[in-house]
Amino acid sequence: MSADAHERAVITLEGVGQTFRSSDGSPVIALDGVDLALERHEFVSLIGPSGCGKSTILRLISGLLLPTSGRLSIYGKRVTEPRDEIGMVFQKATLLPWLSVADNITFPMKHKYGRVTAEEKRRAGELLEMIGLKEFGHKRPNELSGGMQQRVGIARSLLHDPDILLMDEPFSALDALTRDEMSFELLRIWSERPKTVVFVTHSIQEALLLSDRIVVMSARPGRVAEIIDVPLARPRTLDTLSDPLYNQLANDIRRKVFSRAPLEAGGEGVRA
Ligand SMILES: Nc1ncnc2c1ncn2[C@@H]1O[C@H](COP(=O)(O)OP(=O)(O)OP(=O)(O)O)[C@@H](O)[C@H]1O
Repeated sequence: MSADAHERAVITLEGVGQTFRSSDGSPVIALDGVDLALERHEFVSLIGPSGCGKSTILRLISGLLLPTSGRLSIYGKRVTEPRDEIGMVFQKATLLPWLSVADNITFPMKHKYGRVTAEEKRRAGELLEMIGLKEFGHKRPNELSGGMQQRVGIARSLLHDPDILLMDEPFSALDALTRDEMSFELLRIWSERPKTVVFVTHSIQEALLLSDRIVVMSARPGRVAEIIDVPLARPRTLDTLSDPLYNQLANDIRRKVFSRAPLEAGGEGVRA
């Protein structure tokens, strides 16, 4: 990234390292010297072998974890504590079964401030409509399919229209068809409400379909091995999936990932 682009960056990691202590007290170097700069409203995927520190990067950006070395800044300001204005979506929506779908969307506000404002309720209704679940606001989570629940999780993360959205394998628990559908849904939401998205996935295809850039990480200690620009035109549609360029890029990335992380060295966990 040029010096210019570095200045425009929303999220900047400079020489970021993260060392944990394992239960026997030995150090676990999860990340080592990670440099990364993400521009405003860019969609970036992190891909790499299991345990290379992808989730750790998300936790660092959210401020839930502070780096043991290096510097992480958002809008030029060093991150020193958890940030409210970041949306997070996980592999499982973890909805509260006793609350209605609408109340699940507003729950973080209820939990934090003890009340939900009329404006937040209105926003929740709007989000339900946006994710195609307008009629489901009064239902309980167990009345929804896995894909629908995951949509609710996304809506919950968008309640305060965060400028940054961190997504940790949000579709990995879904079947292949629902997964594709959710990817298109996410692209639609992202185009309607642009945000800087950092998306962790094990799927090269998913990363290609969604991203502007793909960050390929190396096996532990996690480092940025390569950053790949995705030259596929937007909007991305079903046609993108049959575009020869899409398949060629998938093959190129697969080769890169597996040449860096052959299976015996921890390359498991990255899927075509
Ligand atoms: N709290 C912790 N204490 C000790 N080690 C940890 C802790 N959190 C993460 N680690 C270790 O740091 C490394 C990176 O973990 P992380 O979850 O970020 O990897 P990942 O790339 O997201 O993995 P996966 O693709 O399997 O989800 C792993 O070796 C993990 O065991």
